Amino acid sequence: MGVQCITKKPKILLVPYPAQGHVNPMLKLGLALLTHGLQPIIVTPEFIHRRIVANVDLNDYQVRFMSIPDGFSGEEGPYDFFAIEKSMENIMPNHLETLLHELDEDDDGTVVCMVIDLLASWAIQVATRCGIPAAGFWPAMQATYRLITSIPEMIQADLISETGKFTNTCQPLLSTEDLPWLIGTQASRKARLKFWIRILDRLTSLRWLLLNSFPQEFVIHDDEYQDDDYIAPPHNNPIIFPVGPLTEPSLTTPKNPSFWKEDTNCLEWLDHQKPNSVIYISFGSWVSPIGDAKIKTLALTLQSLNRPFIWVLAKSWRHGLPNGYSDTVSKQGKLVLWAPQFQVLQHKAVGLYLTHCGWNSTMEAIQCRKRLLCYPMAGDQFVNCKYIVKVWKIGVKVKGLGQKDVEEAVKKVMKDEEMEERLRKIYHRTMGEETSSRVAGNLKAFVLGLDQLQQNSLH
Ligand SMILES: O=c1ccn([C@@H]2O[C@H](COP(=O)(O)OP(=O)(O)O[C@H]3O[C@H](CO)[C@@H](O)[C@H](O)[C@H]3O)[C@@H](O)[C@H]2O)c(=O)[nH]1
Repeated sequence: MGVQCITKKPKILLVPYPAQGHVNPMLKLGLALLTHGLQPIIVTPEFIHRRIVANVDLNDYQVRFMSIPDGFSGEEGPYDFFAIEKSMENIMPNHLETLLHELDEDDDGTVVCMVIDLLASWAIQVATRCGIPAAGFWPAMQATYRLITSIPEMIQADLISETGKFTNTCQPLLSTEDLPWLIGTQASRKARLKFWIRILDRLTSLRWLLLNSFPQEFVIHDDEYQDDDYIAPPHNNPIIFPVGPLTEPSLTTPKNPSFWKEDTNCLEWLDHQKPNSVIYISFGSWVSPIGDAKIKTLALTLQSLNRPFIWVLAKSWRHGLPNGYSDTVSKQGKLVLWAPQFQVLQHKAVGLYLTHCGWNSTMEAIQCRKRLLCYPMAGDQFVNCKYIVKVWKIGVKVKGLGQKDVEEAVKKVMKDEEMEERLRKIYHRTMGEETSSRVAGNLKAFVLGLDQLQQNSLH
């Protein structure tokens, strides 16, 4: 019995926020933790679990996926931000606690830690109640993390109002429109600010924070990099470990656990296109439809550009399309409901990516060395866009979706002969060997810390 206990791997529960851009990096984190002798288990609400199971074979993953009830009916959704928040705060905690007890007592290794997406901060309280050490997970840029963690000071210093707008300009790089919490109506902005402040309160009880980014995001040239100018956490807790970007090459993941069925036909179609000719358009998984008028404008713009394109457009986004659009453009472009994005970006026919600047998409574009046309819409996307355009200079922001604006941006981005080299540099900085070994070292330090904590609690 004793020997059996020793061979059982300690369990580590990973709790992502229920969105594609959060589950994907959490899986990669889980796979990385596997190699450190842990047994990672990803816990999602049932509505997400159902989508994953419908689209991928869970046996392909060495990481376990488990679900907890979310209080939603069995239908597909859509569930908006506040409906999900309500479920996270009121329904999921008790179910997670029950699951934790079951997992702890099932004779297959105890739960030694929880890694909790900061946007799912409800689970921090569950960890505290159950006496399980918790690490936070920040799925995006450190710059956005810093911005969010400075909300209380900004409020205190009267730099932002109660709806989260700048009272005067205090960040040289950002304007009010770029602030990640300014989404929707006045009431929803206030509610989102409250959501973030609650996260900050809970954050203080975390021991560690795993950051899906890299140190010194503002540096592009290697010679400007200073190793000692590392992240200085504002408080002692949590200790920050940059473990990102959690992307494809360093880890052999089968594929992302897609919530929707990937249309792989577009890969064959790409094989018939000229190198660097195709524009790939995708606005990620999380932003709400941008309205019929904008969709119609973009549809006509794409047609007028006379370039081949692949456009990821969910059903709920398609109402504004001109009648018969898909057939009209069939020789020029492909509309897909969901793409195998990483494979599309890897393809040599793809030359440009019109993106919403989600963090995962941004990193995937860098990994595949693709130039970016940026159209940020919500949350951290404005900050990411600033870095893409102003700091790393690997893309251009499109002012609007009309023909003139997009044409201008395409010209600018294609004309920039140094962009290729800058893409190479930022790729090297974020995903090169040195970064990979730093990430491995940081993960090791985190696991060692965890181990030490275990040892101390046994004595
Ligand atoms: O057709 C598609 C479109 C997307 N993806 C994948 O879906 C993920 C999308 O992630 P991301 O680019 O981060 O966008 P969102 O899903 O919209 O992510 C949310 O979460 C991110 C991490 O916090 C934030 O940076 C974004 O702003 C926020 O919208 C990526 O891995 C893509 O490869 C596909 O596989 N197929």
